[in-house]
Amino acid sequence: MISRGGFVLITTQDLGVTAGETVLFSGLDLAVDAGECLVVRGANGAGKSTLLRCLYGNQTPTSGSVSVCGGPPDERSAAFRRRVSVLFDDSALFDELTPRQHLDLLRNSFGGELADGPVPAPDVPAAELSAGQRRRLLLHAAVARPHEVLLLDEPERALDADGRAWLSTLVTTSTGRGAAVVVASHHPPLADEVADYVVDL
Ligand SMILES: Nc1ncnc2c1ncn2[C@@H]1O[C@H](COP(=O)(O)OP(=O)(O)OP(=O)(O)O)[C@@H](O)[C@H]1O
Repeated sequence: MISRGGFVLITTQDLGVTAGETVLFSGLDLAVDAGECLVVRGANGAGKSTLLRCLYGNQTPTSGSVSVCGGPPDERSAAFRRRVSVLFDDSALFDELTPRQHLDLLRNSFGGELADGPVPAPDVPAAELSAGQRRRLLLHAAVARPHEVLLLDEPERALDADGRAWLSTLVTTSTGRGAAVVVASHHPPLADEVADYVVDL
C-alpha cells in the first residue's frame, strides 16, 4: 500500500509477526495518511489485534518497522499518547465513576467537545453498565481525546444496530478532522462505510 501523497501518519515496512510456529502476517507495507481509514479484517486469531498493538508500540514485531506520527510507536511515552487514541479489548473504565463523570474528566483534561450521540446511562457507575453501554462510553472517550491517529480494535463488539451506525459516524468524523484511523473489525458494513483501504490478514 502506497501513500496517496497526503500527510502520512502511519507506515509499516515489511512488517511481520510470528507467534510461536505461526506466521500471523509478514511483509506488510502499509501507509495511512491523515484523513484516511484503514480497516483490517480477518478470522479469529488472524492477527488483527496484534497488528494494532504493533502500531501502538505495545508489541514488538518479529520483523520490519513501524512509524506512527513520525517515529516508532511507544505507548509508554506521554507525548505519543497525546497524539494516538486507542480502544483495545482491555481498555478500562473507572468502575465507580459514571459516564457523565468520565466524560467531564476528559473535557476538563483536554477541553474540546464530545461526539454527537447519546451518552449511555449517564449517571450509572461504570461497574453497573451493560457491555454495549461500556463500549459506547469507551468509544466516546476514545474520540474525545485529542488524536492524530485513532486505533480501534473490534469497536462494533456488543453494539446494537444504532450503535454500529453511530460508530461509522464517529470514524468518518475523526477522519474528516484529519485523523488517520485503523479499525480491526468483523463487521463488513463498517468497512463498506468507512474504509479507504482494507487489509485482509
Ligand atoms: N506475543 C504472543 N505470543 C504468542 N502468541 C501470540 C502473541 N500475540 C498473539 N498471539 C497469538 O496470535 C494469534 C493472533 O491473535 P490476535 O489477538 O492478534 O488475533 P485477532 O485477529 O485479533 O483475533 P480475534 O478476531 O479473535 O480477536 C492468537 O492465536 C494469539 O494467541
